[in-house]
Amino acid sequence: MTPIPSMRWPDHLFLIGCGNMAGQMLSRWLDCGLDPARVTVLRPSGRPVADGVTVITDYPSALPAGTTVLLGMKPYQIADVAAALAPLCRADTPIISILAGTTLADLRARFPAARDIVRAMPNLPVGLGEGVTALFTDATTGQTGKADVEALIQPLGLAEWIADESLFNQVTALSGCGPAFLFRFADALARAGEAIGIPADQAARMALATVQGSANMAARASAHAGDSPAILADRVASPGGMTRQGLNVLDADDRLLTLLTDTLAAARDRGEAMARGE
Ligand SMILES: NC(=O)c1ccc[n+]([C@@H]2O[C@H](COP(=O)([O-])OP(=O)(O)OC[C@H]3O[C@@H](n4cnc5c(N)ncnc54)[C@H](OP(=O)(O)O)[C@@H]3O)[C@@H](O)[C@H]2O)c1
Ligand code: PRO
Repeated sequence: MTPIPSMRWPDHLFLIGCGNMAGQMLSRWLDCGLDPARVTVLRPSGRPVADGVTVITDYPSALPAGTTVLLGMKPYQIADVAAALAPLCRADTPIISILAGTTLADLRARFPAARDIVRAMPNLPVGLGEGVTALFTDATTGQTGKADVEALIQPLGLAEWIADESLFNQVTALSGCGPAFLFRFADALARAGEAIGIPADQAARMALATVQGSANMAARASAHAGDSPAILADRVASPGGMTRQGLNVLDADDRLLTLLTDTLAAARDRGEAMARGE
């Protein structure tokens, strides 16, 4: 991977937790040229992360100057983490939280000294630089703080600032959880192929390649010609042909739309419950 020369990295990055999600973010940053010597990861297991990255299992007595903190552990661990971490944070310690269902007000209450606090909701393809990250902050965070976080998020893929935090659980449902819904769709497409007689391994290969090619095509069509996925679906469907018959099943009574709306609503509701501490 060629480093992106214009990248602006924090002087130091301190990750609290480095599992599935924060691990993908860090992997992409390292691929894009972040010096591993500038990174410290705190994880209870002490498992190595990447060559040159310092891994610790307990909090240091102080943070190096210019440290940006990324909260990447599970949301329910915030009380314990904040009790140990907040005394180390100063006004000029930016904090980025990827914790689902943890509000900015909650973060501000737990890290009262920090000025720049940003909620970020990435998704797993950030590891490829093809992710989506929703961002939210408030007026207390300075413009420079916002710009620094945006610069850090930029190599991960699409970054979208959300104006209204009350929509954060909705965007988390769409793009944060979205890869799981797409993976489920790809799996169901393969199993449906098997159900109508295609050998299982062949159906799995063909379903995955169909999802991959179609997603790439949809992205290009949108960027180059402004053609939406809905238009592309109609382009596959010859009048009176096979695809139309299949689409009629998905479209009947808005079946697929209703299913996905219910899916996103359930994920959103869980985020709201988590914010209430449930
Ligand atoms: N997974 C996703 O797609 C996704 C997407 C967006 C946001 N998120 C958010 O990302 C966060 C992490 O999710 P995940 O899926 O990456 O979970 P995960 O794979 O289980 O990773 C959790 C990490 O937290 C560490 N950890 C455990 N206890 C800790 C403690 N007491 N103090 C500090 N670190 C601790 C773990 O350490 P060890 O490595 O040593 O076990 C691990 O590195 C969650 O807040 C979630 O809401 C996840
Ligand atoms: N994974 C996290 C969860 O399931 C948040 C978005 C994706 O809670």
